[in-house]
Amino acid sequence: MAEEKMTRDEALARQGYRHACHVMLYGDSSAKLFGKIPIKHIVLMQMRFDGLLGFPGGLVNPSEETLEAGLSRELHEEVGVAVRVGVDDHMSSCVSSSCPRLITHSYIKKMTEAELKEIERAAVASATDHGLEVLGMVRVPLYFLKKGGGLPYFLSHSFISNSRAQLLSALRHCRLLSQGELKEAVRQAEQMRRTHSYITLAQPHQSC
Ligand SMILES: O=c1[nH]cnc2c1ncn2[C@H]1C[C@H](O)[C@@H](COP(=O)(O)OP(=O)(O)O)O1
Repeated sequence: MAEEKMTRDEALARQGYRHACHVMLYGDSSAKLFGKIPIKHIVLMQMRFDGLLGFPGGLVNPSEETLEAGLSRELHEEVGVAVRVGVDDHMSSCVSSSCPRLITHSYIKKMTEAELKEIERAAVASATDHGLEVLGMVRVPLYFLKKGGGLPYFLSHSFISNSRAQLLSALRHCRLLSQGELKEAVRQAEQMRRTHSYITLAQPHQSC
């Protein structure tokens, strides 16, 4: 189902909607998998308490705080260090097609490899949500291995709300992969999902 996109201001003017803000933290990497396959970029997502993949962030009440202040607060609880997200980091807002009366706001923030590694350490060592609402940070494999390994396998997992679409559009927006690579990864992932009869993204999730 197509999602209804809008600007940040249009989203804030909507009455009767909840607002969820999530951020893709990412950066360049010089590491090589098995010493030969370039990782190129680190992109962080997380395994949530419900077993679904999603981005760090959460619900924000705009009558109490700005979207970005709320997102920064949620981030601190989930990754254990202060990461300031601003209006300039906003990428898109849309009505979620899988969670009723929810507007999801997507942010992207580029960081250094050292900062991202520190976040991964702090998420385990000092984040209050670790082992509770968040089971762990995960890196998105952006490469392709034989028989669907890498990004296609990753995309065939189950994602909360529209986080899979947010991931794909952020990867496109930041030019971390080409349009052709993204199309091919999605094609292979859909083939795997059909084969394994995974749950469909169109079904509302209980956690909405
Ligand atoms: O990564 C995400 N992208 C888009 N929507 C998301 C994402 N993660 C969750 N959601 C939706 C579905 C959830 O019910 C709401 C609230 O998110 P959550 O992170 O669970 O927020 P709280 O910790 O409950 O504040 O947003």
